[in-house]
Amino acid sequence: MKDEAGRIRSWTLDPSTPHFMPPPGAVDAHCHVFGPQADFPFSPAAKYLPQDAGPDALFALREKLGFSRNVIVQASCHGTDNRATLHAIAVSGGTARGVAVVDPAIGDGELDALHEGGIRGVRFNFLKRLVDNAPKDKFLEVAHRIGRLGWHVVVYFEADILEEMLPFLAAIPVPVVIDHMGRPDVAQGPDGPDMRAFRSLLDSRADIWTKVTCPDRLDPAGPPYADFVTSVRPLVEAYPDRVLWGTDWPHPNMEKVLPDDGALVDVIPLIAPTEELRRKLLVDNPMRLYWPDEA
Ligand SMILES: O=C(O)c1cc(C(=O)O)oc(=O)c1
Repeated sequence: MKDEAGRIRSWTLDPSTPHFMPPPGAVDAHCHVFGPQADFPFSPAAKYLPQDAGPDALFALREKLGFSRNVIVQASCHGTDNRATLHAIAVSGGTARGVAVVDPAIGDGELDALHEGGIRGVRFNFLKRLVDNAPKDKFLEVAHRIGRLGWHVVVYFEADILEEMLPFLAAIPVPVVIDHMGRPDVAQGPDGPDMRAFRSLLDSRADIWTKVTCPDRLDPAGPPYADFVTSVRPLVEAYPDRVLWGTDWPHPNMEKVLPDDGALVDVIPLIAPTEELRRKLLVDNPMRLYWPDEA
């Protein structure tokens, strides 16, 4: 949906109330903010120009969905200017933390300031439709410099480059979180080539985590996202201590079929069928990674 200024809205203004109620203290561990543009302009290199989706709307949605905390991941439209993300964290009253995107030339003092502002990781984005370049050597230098802060790395790539990503991922000296499971083709099922390759990545070291997110991106059939559920539930059951869940609100680039956040929350009990799995997915795991001081 585009307004007169050509700015896209990729989220619904009227999500349903989910049937599933998250456990107390649940964390939406993958979401973003856009702007507001008047205060935090988008990057000149942004590949999409969204309408404002600031912290007020994010925290109102969180309330409606029954979550307690957010992990705000710097969206590509803001480039390496993390001010919108930091602002949202600052006004959250301690209920949000974040993942930044940084210029590899960033100084140690600036990294310290990001930590002070609630950042706990950096994101490396390899999607050509989102970023112009992804310099692995520079990213590795950054990865080596964030260990002292106790941070991790979040990596976003698609299944077709998983193989070529392996040496890079193996060389990262801090924990690694893979966004949206590296976007497998969920129509292949849990034993298809994409999921098998992804599992062997998870098996390659004990500190690779993943976000079991984005049925809306990965399963075009829509709710109740049967292929997504069939493929992802065995992953949650096999790696219960290394999975995270998030809405992905405001769903960058999903303007054609606006995802219903309530329907996304209702996928949770289908991929995490026991109370224990849900507590790990929604509370224990994200707390360990983002609020280790409280976990
Ligand atoms: O697939 C996407 O379009 C997308 C984009 C962004 C971003 O622009 O940062 O983040 C995501 O998690 C997913």
